[in-house]
Amino acid sequence: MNVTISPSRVQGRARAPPSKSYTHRAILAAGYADGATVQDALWSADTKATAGAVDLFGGDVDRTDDGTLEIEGFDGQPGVPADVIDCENSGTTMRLVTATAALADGTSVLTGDSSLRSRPQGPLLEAIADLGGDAYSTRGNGQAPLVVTGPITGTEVSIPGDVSSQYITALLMAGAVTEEGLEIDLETELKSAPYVDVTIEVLEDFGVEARQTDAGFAVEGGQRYDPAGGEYRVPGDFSSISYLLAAGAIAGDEGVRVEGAQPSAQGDTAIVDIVERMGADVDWDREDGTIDVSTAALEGIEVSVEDTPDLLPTIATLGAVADGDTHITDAEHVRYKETDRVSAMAEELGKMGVETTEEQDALTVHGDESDLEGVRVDGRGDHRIVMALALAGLVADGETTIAGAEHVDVSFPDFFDTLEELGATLDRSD
Ligand SMILES: O=C(O)C1=C[C@@H](OP(=O)(O)O)[C@@H](O)[C@H](O)C1
Ligand SMILES: C=C(OP(=O)(O)O)C(=O)O
Repeated sequence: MNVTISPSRVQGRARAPPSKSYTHRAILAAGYADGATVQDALWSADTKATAGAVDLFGGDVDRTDDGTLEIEGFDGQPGVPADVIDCENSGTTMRLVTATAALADGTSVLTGDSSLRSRPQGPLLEAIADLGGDAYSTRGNGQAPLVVTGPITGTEVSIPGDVSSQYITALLMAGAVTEEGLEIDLETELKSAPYVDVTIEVLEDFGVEARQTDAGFAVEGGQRYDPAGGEYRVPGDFSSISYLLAAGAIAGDEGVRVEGAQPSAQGDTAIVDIVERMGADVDWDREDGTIDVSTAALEGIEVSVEDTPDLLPTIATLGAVADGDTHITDAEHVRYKETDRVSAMAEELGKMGVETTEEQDALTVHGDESDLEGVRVDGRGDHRIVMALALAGLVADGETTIAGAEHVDVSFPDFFDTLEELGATLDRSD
């Protein structure tokens, strides 16, 4: 699908979709449990892939008419899947499920789409091998397809922290149901660290304790996943909220109110501070979970995405509209996502007339709203690139057409409906 956006102003209320990160963890945690009910789950391409994996390990994920997930778990002992696990476009699914597969008494095969089959899995495969499992990439290049044979028996492992925090999440979630637990030492500094905080928060809500140590993280074995009252509720997604706040900051003269924005462990809540630092008017009522934002003259800032890689596309678009340089630093790990998002944003914004300077771990956007021209851009098969370019289209001169716009189904399936409800003029075509 192509979406063509005409220059538009936005105003009104929009509800944040539920968090993708919390939903993945809740579905898998319910799988590790005897079962659980998950309320307000995000039902998107990525979270469906995790639900499919839980089914293949012997659980059952059933979605009721009101969107609640009724999940039967495999009670700490995943079965050997009867089919290949297709993780589609979802890095979170592949990492978390690789560690689940390492608990099964037999062999699992994992694959995904061409984007996922180009992302790094090597450090997690080595960790599983060090723990006594057998785990390899069929092409011997650390990328999927993956073949994983369990069960793991070891209790201590070391792993780099600067490729993906999802390896740590995966090992903590699986380690809780091993006999003796796991101690995970970090070989390098942890990037995307708040995502491990999200994991520890979800585990706690499922009655499982995991903790940070001097060397990394640790989890006791023999624990049972069991949420209070058998239920878990997913909070709103601050990565998705970033697009709504950015829309309000660049084109919301009368103001945009985002609902469903209660505080949680998500690092991407940093977007509230970022749009404020750039000059937008922002007011976050944490108790009500509402954020009001309206536009003002924006100015470039310096911002590190060490903890918040998924914000880079949003910040790059904000930087294109802001006056002066926006310097996005600590961004090397943002190159290992659905696309190399540092290059993708530099190149696609470049097509719209924006000047950028790319370094291995940084992106500087030389902002000036009057540079932005509506042209045809490529969403690169990456939901966050699509959404960030759509925002640029709101204030570009002329129409902006985004190819591959259907990929928003990965994390924010209603993104374009929401933008239209806020007043954006857009047209969908094949
Ligand atoms: O654990 C998670 O839910 C995620 C962790 C982050 O990945 P990395 O840890 O690989 O940076 C983030 O980019 C991804 O969208 C979701
Ligand atoms: C990188 C992302 O997700 P994943 O790693 O699960 O593919 C994302 O949602 O931006």
